[in-house]
Amino acid sequence: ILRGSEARPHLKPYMASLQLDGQHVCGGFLIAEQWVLSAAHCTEETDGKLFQVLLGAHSLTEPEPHKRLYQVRAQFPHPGSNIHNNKDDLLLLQLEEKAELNADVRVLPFQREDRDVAPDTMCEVAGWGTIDHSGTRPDKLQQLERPVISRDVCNHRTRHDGTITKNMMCTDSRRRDTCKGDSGGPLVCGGVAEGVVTASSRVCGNYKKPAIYTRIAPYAAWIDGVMASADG
Ligand SMILES: O=C(O)c1[nH]c2ccc(F)cc2c1NC(=O)[C@H]1C[C@@H]1c1ccccc1
Repeated sequence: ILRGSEARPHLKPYMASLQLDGQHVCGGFLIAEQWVLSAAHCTEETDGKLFQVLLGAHSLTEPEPHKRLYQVRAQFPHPGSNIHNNKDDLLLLQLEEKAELNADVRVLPFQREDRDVAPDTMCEVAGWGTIDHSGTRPDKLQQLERPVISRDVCNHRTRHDGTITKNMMCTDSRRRDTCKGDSGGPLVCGGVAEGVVTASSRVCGNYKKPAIYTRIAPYAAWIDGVMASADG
């Protein structure tokens, strides 16, 4: 998160850190007791290794009462996701066991009605992604409020030039923005997850390249289907 602020500890109890060998790679969030939603691109350089999921954390390194690292039983990238574009950039992770829910670990509901969030709506995003242009990584969760911009503006020739589909949405990226390592985290508008930060190697903090999110509502049936099939 570029030019955000430290989140109030544990006030975003749905936030997850997807880790490999103890290192934060991407964000994610708890959508059910045994399920975390993130971005498919985050698995690109993991050569098949499964993530571990840190829940209940504010600091990535300090001991905290409800902080716990969960093993992942299975990972389900959306079948339409690929390395060449941002399409269907979603990843479902089934935890090895149900997360223990408490004040610091909570499920975040996601939007099921497939209707665009109105432009200028203020939404919030959080993550342990880079906080400056030299790639400094924060220890504590950062947060930021950003306004939604219309798909037409986001698709302008000088912005993302027609690549933003009806399954994506954008927020203003002037100075304050999501950045590397924030991918997979939720865009929360009115207490509901409307989008997932796409894991593209987009430049951060440049108003000409707005932040891109995968809208969740169009994928509600896919999410329900995977959870139902894997839970048995
Ligand atoms: O965040 C992303 O957009 C993104 N997209 C990816 C694709 C492949 C992939 F193997 C990783 C990523 C990845 N994350 C990162 O590179 C994470 C490692 C970097 C990071 C930044 C700040 C704080 C901690 C760690």
